[in-house]
Amino acid sequence: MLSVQQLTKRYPGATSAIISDLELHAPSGISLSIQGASGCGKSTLLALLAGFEVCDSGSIVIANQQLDGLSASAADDFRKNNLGVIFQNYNLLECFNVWDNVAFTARLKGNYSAERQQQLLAQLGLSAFSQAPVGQLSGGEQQRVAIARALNHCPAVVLADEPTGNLDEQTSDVVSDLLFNYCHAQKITLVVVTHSSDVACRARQQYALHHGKLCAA
Ligand SMILES: Nc1ncnc2c1ncn2[C@@H]1O[C@H](COP(=O)(O)OP(=O)(O)OP(=O)(O)O)[C@@H](O)[C@H]1O
Repeated sequence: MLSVQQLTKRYPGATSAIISDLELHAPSGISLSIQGASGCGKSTLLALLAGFEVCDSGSIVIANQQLDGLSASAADDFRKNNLGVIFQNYNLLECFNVWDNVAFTARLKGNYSAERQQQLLAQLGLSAFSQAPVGQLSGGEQQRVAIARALNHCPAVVLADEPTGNLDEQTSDVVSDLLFNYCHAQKITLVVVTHSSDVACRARQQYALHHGKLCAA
């Protein structure tokens, strides 16, 4: 269950709130997409859901855990155990190869399985790169590594910021199918921020963010 009530966030110095009394309620295991104009606050909303940003008011409950008001270390623990995050700029660990980047979340959570990871890399077309330093990969390949890392520890919820933003149309289709099907099969709640209507329409619930609130897209 993902439940967001009256969520409000205004950045210091900004004249108005970027997220304003936002409501979002979704059962577990469902997929949601969020579209909206550039700068309307989509990444901010994901950062609030991930506990990277602190809201000014409102409440966020994910996987039975009240997120607002958590200390930084409790938010770290929550993310480690419950969340997979696909960042817009990947946030890969440059000093590690593909295998160790993908293993990172599962090792941290304590549920690392080489067999599961091998299957995931194969599904994402990354097997041939597993020993490559991530810095030597193309943007699209790095994006797929970021997706594998977000799925590898079997999180309850995956938050994905433009997960296909750097992929060509054909690869975007393949990767979107994998992400949505994988999350559906594993009963993972998937929240995808995207500018692509092709990606957005794969989600069970489709929203647009406008003036700080979500409306049906
Ligand atoms: N840490 C921050 N401090 C102050 N302002 C910020 C911060 N992060 C984002 N903003 C501002 O908040 C607004 C929303 O940014 P955000 O990245 O959430 O938009 P977005 O909808 O994800 O945009 P895009 O589609 O271009 O990625 C922008 O005007 C941005 O400059």
